[in-house]
Amino acid sequence: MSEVFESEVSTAIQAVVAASVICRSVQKTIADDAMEKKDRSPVTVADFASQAVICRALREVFPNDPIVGEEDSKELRTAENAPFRARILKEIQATGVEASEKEVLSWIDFGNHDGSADRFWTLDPIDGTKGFLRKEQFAVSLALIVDGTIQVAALACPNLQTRDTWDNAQGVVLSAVRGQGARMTPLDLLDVTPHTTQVSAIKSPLEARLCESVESGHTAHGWSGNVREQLGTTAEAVRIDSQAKYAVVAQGDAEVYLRLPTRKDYQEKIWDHAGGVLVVEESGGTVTDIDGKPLDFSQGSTLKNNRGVVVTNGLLHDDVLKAIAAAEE
Ligand SMILES: Nc1ncnc2c1ncn2[C@@H]1O[C@H](COP(=O)(O)O)[C@@H](O)[C@H]1OP(=O)(O)O
Ligand SMILES: [Mg+2]
Ligand SMILES: [Mg+2]
Ligand SMILES: [Mg+2]
Repeated sequence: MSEVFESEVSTAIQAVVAASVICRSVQKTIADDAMEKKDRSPVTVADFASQAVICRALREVFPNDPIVGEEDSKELRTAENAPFRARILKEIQATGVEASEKEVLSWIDFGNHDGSADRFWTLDPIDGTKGFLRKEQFAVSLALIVDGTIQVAALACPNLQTRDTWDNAQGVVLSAVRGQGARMTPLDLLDVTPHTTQVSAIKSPLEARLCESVESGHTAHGWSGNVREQLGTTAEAVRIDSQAKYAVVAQGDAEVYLRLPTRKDYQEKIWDHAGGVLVVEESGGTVTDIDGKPLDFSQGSTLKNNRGVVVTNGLLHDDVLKAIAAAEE
């Protein structure tokens, strides 16, 4: 019998939706306005605000659950970043949440756990920050991991318009509990009856539709081109930022999402995958690394036992793994 996790999934959905409202409002007004992190990747006012409100919401309901979040407040606390801090506070207050700057910084740092606990949440407050800055796709991804297994996921894709989207509403939230299937609702109409998501039934490699990262630093585009050649599919891979790619596979608009390593030393972060992985698995799909091994979420904040990520509708998984091996550059 799978556990129910009713309160976990409803709290997670509400939290990612509340964060998405902030992210959307910032995305509309933001110029090319990001802080640079130590690894030179960008982080915006919205990444921090999103992490703050989600960690606060989780803490309220599950005070003992650690959170492994992408961001922390260290650089934010410097004198030169005072204007940035003030803007984060303003965005949070604009949604009706009463807060002080000190509280917001402490909420962000609820997300500082290293993932060594038996039960913890992992959070990417904005996945695909580069897409967010380009005013394209991004996601807010939250998952609960218990004894190394992802049990609950909530994945908001505020700019994703799916085949299935109600009245052309833009933005969806997908959620899943292990053993209970995956569901999708429009971000702005949470009261409607959710749709059950289901991966595509396509079996022929010739018909496979692929998606991959926009950024050539995040996935090997040349290698995936060779994979498509091996499979015999002529369609170009669709480039999408963030875990929105998992959402696209989960609801059957693509059969394959490839993340092929560009360098040997990069370890995938758990928050870049956990939410999306459960949503795809509960929609009937399969996720492994490029060697066909299951992703190992029991190793702290990274997937250090895995190389790359391969997401399919399940039916095409073996064909895709073979093509990746045959096409390795
Ligand atoms: N070399 C890399 N290989 C794979 N993923 C990467 C690499 N560098 C950064 N990332 C991560 O890819 C994610 C975005 O994925 P996508 O390109 O599919 O939108 C980001 O969370 C980013 O992490 P970070 O935010 O720490 O920079
Ligand atoms: Mg990310
Ligand atoms: Mg992020
Ligand atoms: Mg980032």
